[in-house]
Amino acid sequence: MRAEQAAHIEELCSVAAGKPTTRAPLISASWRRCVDRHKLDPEILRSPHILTSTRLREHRDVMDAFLHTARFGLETLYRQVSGLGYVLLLTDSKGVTVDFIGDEAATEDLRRTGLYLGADWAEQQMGTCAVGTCIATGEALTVHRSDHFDATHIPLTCTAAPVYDGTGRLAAVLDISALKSPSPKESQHLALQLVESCARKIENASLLNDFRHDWIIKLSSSQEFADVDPDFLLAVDDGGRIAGFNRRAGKLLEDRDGGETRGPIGRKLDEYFDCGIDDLPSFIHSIPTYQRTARLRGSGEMLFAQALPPPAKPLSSPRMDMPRPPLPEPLRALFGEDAAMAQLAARAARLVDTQMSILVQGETGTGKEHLAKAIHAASARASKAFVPVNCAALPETLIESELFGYEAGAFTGAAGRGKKGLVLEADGGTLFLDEIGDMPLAAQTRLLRVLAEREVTPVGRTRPVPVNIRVIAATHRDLAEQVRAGRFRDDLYYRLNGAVLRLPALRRRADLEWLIDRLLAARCPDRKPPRLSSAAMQALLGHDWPGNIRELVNAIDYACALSNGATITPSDLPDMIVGRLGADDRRVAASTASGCEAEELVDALRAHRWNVSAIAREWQVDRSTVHRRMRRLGIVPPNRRG
Ligand SMILES: Nc1ncnc2c1ncn2[C@@H]1O[C@H](COP(=O)(O)OP(=O)(O)OP(=O)(O)O)[C@@H](O)[C@H]1O
Repeated sequence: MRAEQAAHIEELCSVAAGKPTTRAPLISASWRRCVDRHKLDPEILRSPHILTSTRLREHRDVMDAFLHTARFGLETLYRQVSGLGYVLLLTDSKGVTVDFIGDEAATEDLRRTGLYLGADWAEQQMGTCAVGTCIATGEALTVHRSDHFDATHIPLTCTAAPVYDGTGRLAAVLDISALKSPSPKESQHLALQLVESCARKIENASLLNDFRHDWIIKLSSSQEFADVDPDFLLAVDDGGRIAGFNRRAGKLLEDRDGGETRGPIGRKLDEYFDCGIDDLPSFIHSIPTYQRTARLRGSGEMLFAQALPPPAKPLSSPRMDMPRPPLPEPLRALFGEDAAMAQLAARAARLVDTQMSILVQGETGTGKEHLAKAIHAASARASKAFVPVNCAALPETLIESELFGYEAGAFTGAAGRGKKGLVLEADGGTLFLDEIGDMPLAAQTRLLRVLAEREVTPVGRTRPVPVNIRVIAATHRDLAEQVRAGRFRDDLYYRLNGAVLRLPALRRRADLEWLIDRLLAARCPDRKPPRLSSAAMQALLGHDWPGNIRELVNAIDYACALSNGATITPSDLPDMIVGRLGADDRRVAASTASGCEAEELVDALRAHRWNVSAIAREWQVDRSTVHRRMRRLGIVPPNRRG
C-alpha cells in the first residue's frame, strides 16, 4: 500500500469516528454511512465488481426503451468530454453500468478500475463514489480523487447526476469519470454542469417518449425560452390528470403540496394551475407566446406554456378501443387507465340488457362479484334484486330448497309459510352464481332446467312458476378443465359460456394507483383521505397481490386504521407488503397463488415461442414485469438453460 493510500485510510477512520473534517458534507456523510450502515472496512482495497454478461443482459433488458432513448444524449456528451480524458457510464437505479462509452485503447486500465460495462457501483459495495452516492442521496455530485472511500479509487475523478422517470422515481445515473485529473476539485465544476444538463435532456426525452399518447405541457418562466428549453414538462391524460412530469416540474408541484404528498400523479391539472384540460388547445405553438400563460395556484407565479396535443389516434390502436363516455357509470367506475379492463367493460356494456348468461372468470379477489353488481346496476333490472348465491357454500342437502324454495309444509322441518327460494327472489333482477365451478352435479342439472325453461318448481309444488332472471355466474376455476374431468356438466357450461368476461389479475393492471386512490377516498367519504408517502406507494406498487383487489382492500383498511390519519407510511402497511415477513413465510403465503401463476406464464411463453415482448404486448404490461415474474417464479427460457 502506498503512503497516499495509508494517509487516506487514516483520514477516513478519523471522519468515521466523528472527528471534524473539511470534506464536503455530502462526502463525509457518505463515508460515515459506508462504515456505520454498509459496514465497509476502510482498510480493504476492493477489486471492481463486474457482472456476467447474462446478469448484465437482465439489467439492460428491463430498461431497453430507456437505453434506446438515452443513447443519442450519451454520444453527444461523450463527444464533448472525451478529449479531456473522460469515459461515460450510464447505470441503472441499482448502480449497475448498463451503457458505457470510452476510449478503446485504454480498455484494460478502465476495466481494472471498474470504469466498464457491467461494473456495479452501488455505494453498499464500492463505498463513496459518484454513482453510488448519487443513488444514495438523489443528488448530482462530483467525487474527486480522495473523496472516494476505497483507497484504490483515489486517482479517479467521477461526476454523476440522477435521471428520474416520469413518475419521479430514479431511473438511471449518468456519470463521467477520468483516470487522471488536476488536483483542485474546482476543475470539475464544468463537468458537473455538463452531466446535469445531459441528464435533464435524457429525462425529458424519455418523458416525451413514454407519454407520447398524452398531452405534453412545456412551461418556463422565460417567454423567450418557453418553446426551446422549457424548465418544466408535464404529461396530462385526456381526463386532465397529470400522468408524468420531469424532475423540475415534480419539485415545483411538490412545493405547492407543502412537500408532503404522494406526488402529483393522477391529480387534476387545475389543482395546481389556473387552467385545465379544456384550456390546452389555446397553448399550442401557433398562438403567440405572450398569450400562453398559466398561473400557479397559491403563489400566482406566471409561467409561459406550450402544449403539444397527443397524436391523432389510429383506428387500430388499442387506446382507440377504449370505451368513451357512453359506457354506463357503474362499469366506468370499475377501472382507471387500463386497456384490458376498458375492453372488458366495453364488452360488458354491450351485454347488460341481453338475455344471455354471463360467465365471469378471474383469480380470487379480482372483483368478479363487483363486476356482476356493476352489470346489474347498469342494466334495466337495476331497481330489482341482485341475489348472490355462493354455490360452494350451499349444503348439498339444502340446495334444492335454498335455490328453488318450498311450499308450506313441504317436508318435515319446513318453515310454516314456505320459502320463496333464491331464484324467485331474483325475479326481475339478477341471480349471481358465485363459485359455480364448485356446484354439485345434481344441482347443476336443476339449474340447467331453470336456465333453459325460465321457470322453477319449488319443493312440494307440482306446477312450475315462471321466472324472469338474468344469470351471471363466476368462478376462479378453469371450467373447461372441470368439464373434461367430468365435474361440470358440458351442457350447462355451454349455456353459461356464451359470454365470458375474464378479469385480469391485479398485478397485470396498469391502473393500480387509480384503484388505491379510489379505495382510500371510499374509506373516508366525509373527510380528506390520508395521503400515501412515496415509500408506501412504492411498496404497494411493488407488491404482487396474489389475493388481488381483496388483498388491496384489506391492506388499505389496515393502513387507514394504523395511520395517523394524514399520511400512510410503510410502517402502516401489512408485513406481507413491505417485506417484513421472512422468506419462508412469504413462500408459504404465496405458494397457493404461484403454482397456477407459473403454469399460466409458461403456457403463455410457449405459445409465444418464448418471446417476452409479444407477451408483454398482449398483456399490455412492460417487458420488465414479465421478466420479473419469470425470475420470481424461477422460469428459465430454453436458450438459457444449462
Ligand atoms: N373495481 C373495483 N373497485 C373497487 N373495489 C373493488 C373493485 N373490484 C373489486 N373490489 C373489491 O374487492 C373485493 C373483492 O371483490 P369481489 O368479492 O368482487 O372479488 P371476487 O373475484 O368475486 O372474489 P372471489 O373469487 O373470492 O369470490 C371486494 O371488497 C370488492 O368490493
